[in-house]
Amino acid sequence: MSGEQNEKLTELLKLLKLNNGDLSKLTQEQRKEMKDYKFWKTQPVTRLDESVQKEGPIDRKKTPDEISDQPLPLLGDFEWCTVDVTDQKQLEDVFLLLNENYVEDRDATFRFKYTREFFNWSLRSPGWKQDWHVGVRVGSTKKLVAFISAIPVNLRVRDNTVRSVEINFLCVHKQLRGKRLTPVMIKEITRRVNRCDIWYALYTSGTILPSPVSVCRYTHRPLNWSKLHDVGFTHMPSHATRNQMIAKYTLPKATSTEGLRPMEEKDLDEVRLLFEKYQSRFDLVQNFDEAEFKHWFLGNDEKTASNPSSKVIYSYVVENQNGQISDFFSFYSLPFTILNNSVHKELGIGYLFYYASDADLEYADRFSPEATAALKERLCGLMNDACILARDAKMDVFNALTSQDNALFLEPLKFGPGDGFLNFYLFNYRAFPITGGIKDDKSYDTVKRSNVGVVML
Ligand SMILES: CCCCCCCCCCCCCC(=O)SCCNC(=O)CCNC(=O)[C@H](O)C(C)(C)COP(=O)(O)OP(=O)(O)OC[C@H]1O[C@@H](n2cnc3c(N)ncnc32)[C@H](O)[C@@H]1OP(=O)(O)O
Repeated sequence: MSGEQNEKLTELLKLLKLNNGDLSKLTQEQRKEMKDYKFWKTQPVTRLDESVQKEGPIDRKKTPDEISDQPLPLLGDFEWCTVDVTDQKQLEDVFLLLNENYVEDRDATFRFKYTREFFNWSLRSPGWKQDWHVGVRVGSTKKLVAFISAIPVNLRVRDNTVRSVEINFLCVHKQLRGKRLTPVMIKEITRRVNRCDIWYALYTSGTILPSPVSVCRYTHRPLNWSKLHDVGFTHMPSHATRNQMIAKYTLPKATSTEGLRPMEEKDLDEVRLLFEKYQSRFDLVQNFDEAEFKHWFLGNDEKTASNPSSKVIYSYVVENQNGQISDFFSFYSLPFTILNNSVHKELGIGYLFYYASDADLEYADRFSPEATAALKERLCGLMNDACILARDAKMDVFNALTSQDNALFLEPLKFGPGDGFLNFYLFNYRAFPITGGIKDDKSYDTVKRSNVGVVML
């Protein structure tokens, strides 16, 4: 072993020891140490070197009147703005910023293509507050150069329900990166949320920060292999031909689950009941009330009906012969813009959202061989149909995480492991690690599966 390799091994062993052997924390090759997180080391989050002894809040209990009613100072020619996403012009500013500066793959070939319909759905869930759509503009030109958002959620972390927010769509314009604007934005949104007497948050990121409560892996199921290959999203294995690959991923013409149909308003109560039963198995869950359930699974954009191509959320139920709903699944659409390709401009992407099934509910132990086999069989049928429906909705790839019970169907349904990992974080709340559906070697964990029951956009 070379000196360099030896050094790497020592470093790795050190990290493993720090994390009590928890390899899931090693998703980023070069990890910073806690002391190097100049901002995060000042925040109420679990430290990287901390072994959690007891779950619960980190900071002492506070009241909103202890929190300043004044925004944080911004340097230079920058000013805060509250984005009114019901205003077309302001909404356009947000998606211009995100479409041009949000997450891109390493070679800058793909970029998320956010739309008005997507924001209406993701930023205006019940209880949403305009004050939590925080932007930064350049004073002189009024150009929007940074954004961060929060929506209110009721989280359950194991047995505790925690009134929280979900933070999403943090974005700083490429030309302003590395200038420490992010900490200011996080502090400002924390202030605005705290003023509403909410003290906890859930957020996800591909970046390693102190400290993930769970790590899931992205997986991809090609629906239109030849297009994915043409745009460089998938590569041809050396031993295969194009036709073999197309044949491998070709799905049946039609769905096969009897009683499968789109979810309707009349189904909401019954599906929510089934969903709650199913979700009770997981350790990190978002509880939905009636209005939230309707919003997240039927969408809130009436205009979508006249323009089906802008549809964001797709929900289906399985109604059995007795007229009861035995299963439900949903997926959402968030396409990519393809950069630098003369033929294809857009890549249709479906993301598995929530689902529920009564397949294993009768078993006392969901991990027993019988319960596992029953759920696996049902999920394989349902998710294969979900892929078919996504393909019919012009999606080219179907993405899923290793969260929930997904590990049961990923391999049989040809979901390949992706390069990306998603870290889940809790702000101001300590929690024991939650299984993310991957083993130490990052392969799918079909035995433990995942106890993450929340899906973040
Ligand atoms: C109670 C209510 C609480 C509410 C708040 C709860 C917390 C919410 C937390 C936010 C959840 C967001 C969830 C999502 O939306 S995750 C999606 C994040 N967005 C993107 O990836 C879009 C493309 N990238 C960018 O726009 C920029 O690169 C960003 C904005 C990510 C960083 O811009 P930049 O590169 O110019 O950095 P800086 O110089 O300003 O600042 C450097 C500091 O920022 C820390 N940093 C870097 N990336 C992230 C990140 N993704 N979460 C948290 N912190 C991050 C970094 O470690 C360093 O701190 P420290 O290492 O010195 O300590």
